[in-house]
Amino acid sequence: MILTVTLNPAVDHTVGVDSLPESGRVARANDARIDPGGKGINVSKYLVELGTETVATGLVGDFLGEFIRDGLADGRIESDFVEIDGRTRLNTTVLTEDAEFKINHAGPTVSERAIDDLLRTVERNEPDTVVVGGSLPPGLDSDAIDRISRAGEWETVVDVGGDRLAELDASYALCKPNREELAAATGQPTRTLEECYDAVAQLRERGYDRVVASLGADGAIMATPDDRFHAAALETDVVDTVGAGDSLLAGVLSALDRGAPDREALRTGMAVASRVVSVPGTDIPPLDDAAGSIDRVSISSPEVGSR
Ligand SMILES: O=P(O)(O)OC[C@@]1(O)O[C@H](CO)[C@@H](O)[C@@H]1O
Repeated sequence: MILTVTLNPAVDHTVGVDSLPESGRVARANDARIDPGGKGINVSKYLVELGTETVATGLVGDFLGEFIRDGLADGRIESDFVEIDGRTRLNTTVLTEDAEFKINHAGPTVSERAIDDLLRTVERNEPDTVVVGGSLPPGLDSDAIDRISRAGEWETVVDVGGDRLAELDASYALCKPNREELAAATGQPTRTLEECYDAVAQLRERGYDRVVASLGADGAIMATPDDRFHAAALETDVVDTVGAGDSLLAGVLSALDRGAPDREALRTGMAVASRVVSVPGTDIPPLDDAAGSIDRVSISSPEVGSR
């Protein structure tokens, strides 16, 4: 079973406006939705849709935390959260005709004691894999993630900021940076595919067994102990990119969980992510049609010369 841990969940508010208002003017939203969110929670949402067993845990508080619990229950997504004193945050995405703006709150202040409660929750669920996703709320540092990795026999996967990737020192089965996080984690440029391969190789040398880097319209690359390859993005009408990285990760993990080879896992992730960017916010589209597009994802290996 894959247990996802979201230490700083969010209610995602997505609004559509024709254009951003000038100062002092009111923009009338033409579309709005609220979804339970946060990176680990999103991974669980997509895993359920992909038919992979998962439980979502993390730290939630107050009425927005309640909204997340209820929203997941309504979507038949199993959860086992730790209640905290603070209030879960509200993050906002504003979509205009041709642009996407995202505003994320820092989140409530959390004490290190919440991690003790969380570790008991993780152990009780007996996961094979633990996915820690998203930012840390004020009061916690990278040590909280290392503690989760070291607390049991499970494999730990991280989808966290580049600065965190640079700090973590427990053992990790996989990490999933985006291009900016890859650059921040390694201090390397990541403009070209070749530079991205070099940065990914550095992360592997630092102890991340597999690295999956999401590169937006440039697709994604994966490096494993035996291989490296690139998956091209599918042509899609993009509504917004919120949840793209989470769905890529869910697709990869779902395929690995059923024993698929790494190449197939990256293809699956890319097909799922291409489907998810075609719907607003972190809405969960039916993903059975993503399975049909896996064969359309082309995979290639890097030129000899890059590490
Ligand atoms: O502030 P963080 O934790 O880095 O990211 C949180 C977040 O932007 O990530 C998800 C999309 O990946 C959203 O559901 C959520 O609002």
